[in-house]
Amino acid sequence: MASTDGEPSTSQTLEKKPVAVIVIGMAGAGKSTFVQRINSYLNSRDELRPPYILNLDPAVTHVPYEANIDIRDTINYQEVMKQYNLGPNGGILTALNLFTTKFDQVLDLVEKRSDEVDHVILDTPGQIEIFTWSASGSIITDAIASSMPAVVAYVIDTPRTTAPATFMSNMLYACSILYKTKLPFILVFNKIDVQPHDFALEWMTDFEAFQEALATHGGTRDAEGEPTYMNSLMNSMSLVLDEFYKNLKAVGVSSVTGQGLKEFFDAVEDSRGEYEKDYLPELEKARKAKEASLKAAKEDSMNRMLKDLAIDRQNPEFAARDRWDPEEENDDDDDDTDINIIDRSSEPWPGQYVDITKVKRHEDEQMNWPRPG
Ligand SMILES: Nc1nc2c(ncn2[C@@H]2O[C@H](COP(=O)(O)OP(=O)(O)OP(=O)(O)O)[C@@H](O)[C@H]2O)c(=O)[nH]1
Repeated sequence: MASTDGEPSTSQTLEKKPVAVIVIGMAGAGKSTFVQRINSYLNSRDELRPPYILNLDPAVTHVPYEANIDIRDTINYQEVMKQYNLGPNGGILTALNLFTTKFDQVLDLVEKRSDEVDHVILDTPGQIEIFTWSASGSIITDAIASSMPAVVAYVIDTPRTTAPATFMSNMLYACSILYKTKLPFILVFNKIDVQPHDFALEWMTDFEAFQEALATHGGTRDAEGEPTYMNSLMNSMSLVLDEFYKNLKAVGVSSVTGQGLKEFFDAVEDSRGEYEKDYLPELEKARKAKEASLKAAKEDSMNRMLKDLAIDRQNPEFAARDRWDPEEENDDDDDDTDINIIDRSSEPWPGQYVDITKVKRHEDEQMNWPRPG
């Protein structure tokens, strides 16, 4: 909820849980600069409280803010690359995986500070897909979102999104993240000091304006003057995305000048309501369904055990014969011809589980390590 001037008031927020803002965006979109700007904005106002910041990018050499928890304090990304013989992307992914195994401790630390902060900010790795399409990214997102209200801030490099095709690709990516996380979503058009984001807002609300931009952009017609395949595709996609835009909030910011930060925090507060109205009931439903299926499985095995006991009681002679005889066991070693037990340790891949947290460098030269996606 926001006060009359649009900023979250302390009295209203004190009894509330903090909101987690998961900052996602393409490399160079300005995520770290944006987090730094959020930090200085929240620190510079008396009525607001400083955020709690998590840096999840193990490969970043310098972050322009003081993170409360920094993945680099736990995992040495260069060392991970060497130990597992990985390239940069594999190294980042493996470092994130290793960090995720400790994420319960991170959550404990965040929860301990939940009375003192109103915002928990997560800065994610530069290579967007490492966070959005990895198991650890999903685990971290789900863990955060099930312990406090959460919102995704998708940072867009506005000056690089002025071409209709680039804009559409960016929106499709945002769409895929929205449908994957199902969390409230804010499109943050960054760098508006260089390029205002009015064109984007217009394209999002006026389908015809986007079509027009497509038509005037070069390469949209073939030699016979017919619309190219890409042009037709983008036309159809923009119709589909119309529905998607309705579920989004869009704000323009400049992480350099601080412009638009108030609007961003208004959108964050709106998202808290959205989280409570839409996401939380779904989470509860999923939790209840899981509990119900566990309970059903337990009841089923209990019923089967009781049934077996009842049969034994009806026929004590059979029950006595049915007892396990260790000597008999030894004799029958070669008789189980009907059952094919698969020894997975003899098939190296796929399906073999390797606990990468326990394996040291070059301990087993024969080992053919799985390369992350
Ligand atoms: N003019 C302008 N430049 C910006 C703004 N935000 C970020 N930048 C610049 O954009 C570049 C990339 O910013 P970063 O914050 O490093 O971007 P990032 O998304 O964290 O980059 P990765 O670490 O590769 O993911 C830097 O040179 C920033 O100074 C902005 O609002 N306006």
